[in-house]
Amino acid sequence: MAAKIFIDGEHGTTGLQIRTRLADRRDLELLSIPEAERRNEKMREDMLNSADIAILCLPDDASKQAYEMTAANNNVRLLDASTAFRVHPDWAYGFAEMDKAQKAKIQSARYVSNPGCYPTGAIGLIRPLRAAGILPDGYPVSVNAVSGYTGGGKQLIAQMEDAGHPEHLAANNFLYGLTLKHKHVPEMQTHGLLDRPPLFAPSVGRFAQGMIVQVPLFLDDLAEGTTVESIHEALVAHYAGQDIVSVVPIAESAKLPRVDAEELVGKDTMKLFVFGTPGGAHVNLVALLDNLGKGASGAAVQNMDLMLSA
Ligand SMILES: NC(=O)C1=CN([C@@H]2O[C@H](COP(=O)(O)OP(=O)(O)OC[C@H]3O[C@@H](n4cnc5c(N)ncnc54)[C@H](OP(=O)(O)O)[C@@H]3O)[C@@H](O)[C@H]2O)C=CC1
Ligand SMILES: CC(=O)N[C@@H](CCC(=O)OP(=O)(O)O)C(=O)O
Repeated sequence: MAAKIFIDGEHGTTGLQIRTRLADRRDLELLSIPEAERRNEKMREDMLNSADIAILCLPDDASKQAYEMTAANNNVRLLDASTAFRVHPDWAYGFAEMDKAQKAKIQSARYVSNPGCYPTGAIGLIRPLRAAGILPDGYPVSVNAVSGYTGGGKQLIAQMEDAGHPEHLAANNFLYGLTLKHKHVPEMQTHGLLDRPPLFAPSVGRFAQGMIVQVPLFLDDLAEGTTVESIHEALVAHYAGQDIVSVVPIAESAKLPRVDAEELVGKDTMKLFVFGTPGGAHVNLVALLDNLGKGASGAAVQNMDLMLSA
């Protein structure tokens, strides 16, 4: 029997991209409510409780409401794209490649939290180095990033694209999160296995989709003997045996004059780079992804498939 899937928030940015990815799936029955009724609580509650898996593509408060609406119904499993449950101990974190045990946790979980787009890049770079003992306790990690403007959902899309919007943004590239209290810092710390919160500096560019996340490190302050090459080897070993996260060969990245934030648009994969000069003092770790691919909707479909494969 086809699994019943309801996307709560299916008319938003993340929801629409999930729906597009599922449109041709004959193994699924997509439950839906008309766009005009998207905030009709009774209809949402009925649909949520009719689903085998409900994918929540909503603001945090509405996700928490959907959780309450389904709490008494053991037949429905939730996959939440919001920030609401990303460090909650009862929820599996939906980043299957982050360690060897994570895939099985997602497969068997009733509740799965889809990672944030920036944390997918940051954790993808940091966690393997913490696990390998390369990044020591107390290291002051910084994460710098640029995102396509769809990362801010319908509101930011309208502000960037509609010149008549009362809060139109004319800037082609801007920094934000200037108080350094971005909502993604807790999940970067928890799932990055960091003992200190990272300093996170995000920005947005005038392109719809795509993302670069950078973690620059001082080699002298890492575990003794760490080199650009040994960091690369640790990442290659960590990501062996799967095809979603790839580590660009060091000889290839050494020849690159630049990294294009839009290179992976439309793809659900992520590329990691290790930049630096052999014998130099620094290394710059870079993750490249589509904020709506591995950063949101692509990851959600991957997680849904894992949940269905249990
Ligand atoms: N965009 C991205 O790159 C990423 C987004 N996310 C997260 O995914 C979630 C969805 O984001 P995104 O798709 O970008 O946001 P959008 O604003 O584009 O879409 C959200 C959708 O949810 C609907 N909605 C809002 N409040 C309610 C409510 N109380 N009840 C029912 N429906 C409601 C909105 O309807 P209305 O039009 O009426 O407001 C809209 O259709 C958020 O938590 C976001 O932080 C996660 C990773 C990346
Ligand atoms: C460009 C932009 O505005 N990005 C969003 C994060 C996008 C995202 O990952 O949303 P979640 O936090 O729900 O995962 C922001 O910085 O708030």
